[in-house]
Amino acid sequence: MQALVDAIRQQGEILPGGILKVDGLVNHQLLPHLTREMGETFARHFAPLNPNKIVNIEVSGIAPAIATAMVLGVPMVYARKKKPVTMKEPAFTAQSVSRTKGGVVDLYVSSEFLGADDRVVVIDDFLASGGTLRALAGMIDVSGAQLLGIGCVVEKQFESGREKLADLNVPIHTLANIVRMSEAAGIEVEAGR
Ligand SMILES: O=P(O)(O)OC[C@H]1O[C@H](OP(=O)(O)OP(=O)(O)O)[C@H](O)[C@@H]1O
Ligand SMILES: O=c1[nH]c(=O)c2nc[nH]c2[nH]1
Repeated sequence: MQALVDAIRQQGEILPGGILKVDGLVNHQLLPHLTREMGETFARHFAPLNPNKIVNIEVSGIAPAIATAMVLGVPMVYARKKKPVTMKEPAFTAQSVSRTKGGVVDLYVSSEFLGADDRVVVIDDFLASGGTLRALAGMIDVSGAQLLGIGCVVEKQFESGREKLADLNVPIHTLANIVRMSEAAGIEVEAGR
């Protein structure tokens, strides 16, 4: 997605620990025209798989996921990181590590909104080590739903998440790919894959 690649070139910043800051377009401020194009692009890519649900993880994955769900006309369910009293049991749960806040995070999805009838596409903001998506894929598996594909806005190729998730045997589609980044060489970003 060329507009996203251009925006990352303009706004992306390298932070310690191999973190790419794109708060101006993905993780804090959202730009409607970019978010809409993300949803349209994911929807075009995954529509042939005929999903009936989009699943993601709060918080930064919600915007591209709802943009995709709106184009496809299907519900979007997001894994919550703190279990509210409203959540009906049983809930599927897993743990992941937050890359931007540190520490282990619990993920919860109620069986009220995910189950054996569901054909799921997961949409998230970042594919880095793949740990978070691995945790979510495990919950989807336990629920009996079928995982059809994964879409992520930004892939950090140098963290090899795509290779680590290969055993899931589902297509992974990303919109921008960070090939490498360093203080010396800057951010090398290309179209997603
Ligand atoms: O592939 P991984 O190494 O697991 O990294 C990707 C995950 O890291 C971020 O979550 P984080 O909790 O940092 O942020 P968020 O609250 O902004 O979604 C991002 O939203 C992905 O879910
Ligand atoms: O804002 C972010 N920048 C990153 O580099 C990253 N990696 C995983 N999750 C991330 N979130």
